[in-house]
Amino acid sequence: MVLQVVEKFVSINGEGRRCGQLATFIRFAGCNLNCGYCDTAWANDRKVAFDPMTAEEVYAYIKDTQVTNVTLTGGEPLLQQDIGGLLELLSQDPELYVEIETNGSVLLSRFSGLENPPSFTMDYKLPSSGMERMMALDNFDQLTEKDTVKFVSGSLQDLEKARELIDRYKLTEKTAVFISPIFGEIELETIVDFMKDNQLNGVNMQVQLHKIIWDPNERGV
Ligand SMILES: C[S@@+](CC[C@H](N)C(=O)[O-])C[C@H]1O[C@@H](n2cnc3c(N)ncnc32)[C@H](O)[C@@H]1O
Ligand SMILES: Nc1nc2[nH]cc(C(=O)O)c2c(=O)[nH]1
Ligand code: SF4
Ligand SMILES: [Mg+2]
Repeated sequence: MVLQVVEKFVSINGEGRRCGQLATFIRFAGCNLNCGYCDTAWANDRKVAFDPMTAEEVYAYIKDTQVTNVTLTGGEPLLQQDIGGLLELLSQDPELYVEIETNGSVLLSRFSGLENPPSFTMDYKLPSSGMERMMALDNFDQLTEKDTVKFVSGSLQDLEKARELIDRYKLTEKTAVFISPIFGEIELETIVDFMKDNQLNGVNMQVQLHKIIWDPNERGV
């Protein structure tokens, strides 16, 4: 079984729990959603060129970088046929810290059998994405303190929905919670003001660091 890899590189992680730390990125082809703001829509093109790699080859590349944080992303990584095999292999290496970015539509319970699961970053797609109807709400019950839920927001309506879900599912009590702007779409101050007005304790606001360091459209960074 192969994995469809569209790019692989080392950079600093620009998002999430290990923001600012070196990480090896593996980006996979294809996605089942079509978010209006997607910054990697090119990876979802049916005709995108990819490297067919086995789980063993991906693991060998990761070890070769000598970087211990790993971020699996895409596209939607959990739709790759052999993603289970890759997660299994990576989980056997105690030196690695593995994060996987997922779009909220794939049932995380499928991966609950893993002995040493990765850290899941589940992105809940808010109204601005146009994809909210695809969200699997059961996923909120699967998240643990190792994981993250992320709300990428572009409007007050998005922020209001994020707040409602944080409250209803008591998200800050079970997992890390991040709110990030759709890049360039919303005043950063608006997010902070919203957090203050709604006493969003325990929530992290985060701006994609790599889009500040490099051109926001640059690939491989
Ligand atoms: C490209 S997605 C790939 C992983 C998975 N498909 C997902 O949506 O989580 C990686 C992350 O980038 C975020 N993202 C995509 N476009 C963005 C944009 N224009 N501004 C801010 N974040 C964005 C997504 O919301 C997601 O959290
Ligand atoms: N530097 C950098 N950090 C990232 N963190 C998550 C990314 C992603 O595209 O999922 C990403 C990315 O594309 N680049
Ligand atoms: S789910 Fe992720 S990769 Fe797919 S369209 Fe949305 S942001 Fe892009
Ligand atoms: Mg990205």
